[in-house]
Amino acid sequence: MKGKLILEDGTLFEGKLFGAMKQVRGEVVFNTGMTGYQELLTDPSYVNQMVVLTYPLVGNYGFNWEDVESASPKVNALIVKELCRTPSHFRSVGQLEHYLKEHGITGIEGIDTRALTIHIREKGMMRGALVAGDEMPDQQWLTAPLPDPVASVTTTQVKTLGNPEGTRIAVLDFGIKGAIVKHLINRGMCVSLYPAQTTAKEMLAFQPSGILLSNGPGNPKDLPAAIKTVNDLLKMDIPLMGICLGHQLLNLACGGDVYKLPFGHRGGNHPVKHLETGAVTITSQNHSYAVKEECLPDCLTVTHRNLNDGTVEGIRHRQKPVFSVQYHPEASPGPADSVALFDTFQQMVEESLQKEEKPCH
Ligand SMILES: NC(=O)CC[C@H](N)C(=O)O
Repeated sequence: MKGKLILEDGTLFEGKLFGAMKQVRGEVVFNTGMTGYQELLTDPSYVNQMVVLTYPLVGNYGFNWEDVESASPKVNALIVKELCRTPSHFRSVGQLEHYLKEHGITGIEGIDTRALTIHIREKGMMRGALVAGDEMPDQQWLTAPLPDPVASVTTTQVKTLGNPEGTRIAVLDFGIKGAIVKHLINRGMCVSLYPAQTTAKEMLAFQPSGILLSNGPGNPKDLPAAIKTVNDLLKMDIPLMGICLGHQLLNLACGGDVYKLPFGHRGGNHPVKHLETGAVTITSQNHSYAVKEECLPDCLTVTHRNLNDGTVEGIRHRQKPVFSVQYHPEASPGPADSVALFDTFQQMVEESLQKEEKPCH
């Protein structure tokens, strides 16, 4: 069915709808990864967003049940140049189009994704809508506030996974990617996921040895309860790691500020420099917001920087075993150059446990 993408500024791209074929709206963002569409579609950080893939052929390796970051696609829509309907891969169980349709997700193909990406790069991220045939979206509907994104992806109840005898890690879950949980569990940890609204007191009842602040969708400033929880948790000197939204929340909880980037970072090839060692890693990224360096609180220091635009990619606390990164050490999709950050976290947790056991030294 003929359809079009209409941007908030009136720009129009014609194509063909696929999937659920319903009118949808969202923030239009682009991702430059060459593979990994399943991980992107199911990454809860994409709630409320319509994702443009700059790689021109999408769907060529079909769909499988292993490469997903959550149980269902979370994007509001998928925008591609060419959709492949003849997938070929030994793990494929079906077509991408059918998977999206089953889950009520609309897509559009035949879009000049290069022109669209250049437009977003020049004008900044903006709202868009997919409509069928000659329909036109209502401008008010297009720009009206989108639903609270974290509420739809945070766990609704406390969930404990992994080794029950393992080191206890309490995760403040804003829509955690499955790969992050896997990295913790593979290190023998006992992982408890807490709803985004949980207080520090409730989390501390679990007697965690470490805390992880997860990735998640939306603006971190819209989560005042979580900022308060992180602030309270920091008083306990428990080792803490933050990833993406978790990184932004750590910075806000310490009194810092964040701002919205013009078109965000989404892809699998963002070079990041570790300032303390000079090492450069190629990272997987997916974010709109970034830490405002000029407002960095005194208790924090910048550890990582993006070599494309100089933005802050990592921070650590000057006195406490607390650090966070803006990028995705779990990759999924993308290069695994930074997985060792999970080992750093594990080491911090173990060292702090040893200190507890020998209070006199
Ligand atoms: N992947 C994430 O955690 C994204 C964080 C936040 N929603 C942003 O867009 O910046």
